[in-house]
Amino acid sequence: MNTLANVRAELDAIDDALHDLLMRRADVVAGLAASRVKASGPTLRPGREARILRRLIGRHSGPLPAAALVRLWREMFATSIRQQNNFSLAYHGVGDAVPKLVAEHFGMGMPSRAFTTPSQALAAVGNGDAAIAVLPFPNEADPTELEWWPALDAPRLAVVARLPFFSEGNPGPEALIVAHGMPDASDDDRSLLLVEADPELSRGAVLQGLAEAGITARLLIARRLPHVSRFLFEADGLIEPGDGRLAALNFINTRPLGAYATPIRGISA
Ligand SMILES: O=C(O)C(=O)C[C@]1(C(=O)O)C=C[C@@H](O)C=C1
Repeated sequence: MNTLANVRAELDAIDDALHDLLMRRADVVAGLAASRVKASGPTLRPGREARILRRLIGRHSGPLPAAALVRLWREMFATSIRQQNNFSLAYHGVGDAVPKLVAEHFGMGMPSRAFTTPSQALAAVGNGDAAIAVLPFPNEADPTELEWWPALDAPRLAVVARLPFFSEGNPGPEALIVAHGMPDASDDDRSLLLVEADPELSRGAVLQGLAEAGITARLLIARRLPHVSRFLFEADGLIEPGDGRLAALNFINTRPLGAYATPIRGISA
């Protein structure tokens, strides 16, 4: 009979099974940390996390909302990152959008420190005080002193992830994670490219130059500086520093700034 006691007994059995699996997962992560197989690379692997979440969302069904599935796995990723070393993050943001994204992405327990400027947060990563910096997604309306992306020198400091990775509707304010080294490919990635070009060159001509080199890109920001036009593009695919396609370009300066797994948007499950 389907009494409350029976249903609760079934839930208890499921909780025990889930708990066993969570403990087993943590054991595997502990083995990963101890075996030093990741000794040479960063702890945070957003490309791997994206592959896991895309795979799980692809097989998902039933009444559990996809957003809840992602939240549960986010908590597990954050926990296994903290299991592997003394991970901490620096962030900058005006208002509460960035701290909210940090809490959603890394859970409540991640050591994090707020900085009043993006360059201070980047300096914390540069000098090893923090593993990553979380900074607002570049916006055309940003004042020059808060424009942080031209200072990136990938792969030393590179964009590695875009937050939120998953959103059902309009994601609202977004953020980028900056870390040491380019991210792992996730099979569906986008890159950020900084282009400085002769101010005589139109945006269309710059886009055409990129297209002729085999780079499909969308313009995010255009800035007119005294002697150059500076553009920020989002390009399809993973473009690393040294990518052969960049050699074909003859702008004043073209620099990949990092990449991120293409976020999941507008799913309803
Ligand atoms: O695969 C790894 O490199 C891990 O550290 C494991 C793991 C996970 O818990 O699945 C944790 C953190 C990384 O960002 C990606 C994945």
